[in-house]
Amino acid sequence: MKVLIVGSGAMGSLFAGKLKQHGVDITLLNRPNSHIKAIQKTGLQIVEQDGNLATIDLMVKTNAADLNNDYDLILLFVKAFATESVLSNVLPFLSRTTPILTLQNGVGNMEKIQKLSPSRNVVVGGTSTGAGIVKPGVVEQRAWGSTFIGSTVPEKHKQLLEQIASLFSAGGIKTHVSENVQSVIWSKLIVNVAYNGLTAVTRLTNGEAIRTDEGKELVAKLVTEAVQIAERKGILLLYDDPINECIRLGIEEIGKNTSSMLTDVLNKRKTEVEVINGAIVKEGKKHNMATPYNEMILKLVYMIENSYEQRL
Ligand SMILES: NC(=O)C1=CN([C@@H]2O[C@H](COP(=O)(O)OP(=O)(O)OC[C@H]3O[C@@H](n4cnc5c(N)ncnc54)[C@H](OP(=O)(O)O)[C@@H]3O)[C@@H](O)[C@H]2O)C=CC1
Ligand SMILES: CC(C)(CO)C(=O)C(=O)O
Repeated sequence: MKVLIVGSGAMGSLFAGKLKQHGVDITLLNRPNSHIKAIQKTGLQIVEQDGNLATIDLMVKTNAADLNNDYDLILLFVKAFATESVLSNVLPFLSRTTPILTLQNGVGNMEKIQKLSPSRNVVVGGTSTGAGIVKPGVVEQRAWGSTFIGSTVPEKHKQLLEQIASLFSAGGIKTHVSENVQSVIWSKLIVNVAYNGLTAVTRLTNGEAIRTDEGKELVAKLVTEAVQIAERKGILLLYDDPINECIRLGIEEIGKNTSSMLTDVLNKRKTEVEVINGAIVKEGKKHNMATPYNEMILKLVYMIENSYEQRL
């Protein structure tokens, strides 16, 4: 399978490196930056769970016009707010039949892609594998949770979904196919609702955020609001006890991670809070349900995003 990864930050690089190590033909695409330059010069380095470093040579492009037109899959790993601008530059250079897989966090990713390219096959996933860029060219895997993928037309995409799941699983990214795409999206959303905003505000790793009773209590409140909305929308989650599942993940699988939202805050960047905690607040308003904890996190993260230069 030939895979083009659009967005070569922490996650794009990690997936590229792991898949390439298992023989997948990978091309990375990103606008030029110091991380990309370092990968082009000396290869990508992945810091493994045991601290060992693996170096992987990768094909990296910074201009969509230089891409080949024969990819079997496009994997999208830009931030949710960048989807439209990035894809509208890239898609004109690619075949209209190449499917896209988004593993971006938040809600609305599938809809944005479908709007830009209505005839294309789009599949969606949520991953609790996580990573951070340590320095240009070096990515550290810091979360080892599962990846779930699905489609609005699961029968039509059965073969594609199974092919992706077996390719990723062989590359060390445990991936499962779900029949219900909304379950996939909301089950992952709830994990992000639990950790991303809370850690962006407190500047703690996921594991540290739930070390205290106060942290666990806030996770429970944030998750409860999201679960009530999922129930109102008739969305079945992939786990029976969402609060315990989020705490379990924080202890066993994603505790070491600096959440992607905290990373954005540390880098003084725009965050995805609007499509994570903001999605709960928006849905709450629609269904006349109060979401005070998510609303508080949303406003705090907006305050942080809008005052990077004023911080003491
Ligand atoms: N990090 C994690 O642990 C996890 C992240 N995710 C999700 O995966 C997705 C990617 O996250 P992650 O890899 O951490 O993010 P990064 O910020 O590390 O990577 C995003 C990449 O997109 C590039 N990019 C290209 N064009 C644009 C543009 N117009 N605006 C913004 N970025 C652009 C960025 O380039 P440049 O740096 O030059 O801006 C960067 O290389 C997100 O949706 C995130 O929520 C999901 C699970 C875990
Ligand atoms: C890995 C996980 C679930 C939590 O860190 C995540 O999705 C993120 O950081 O955005």
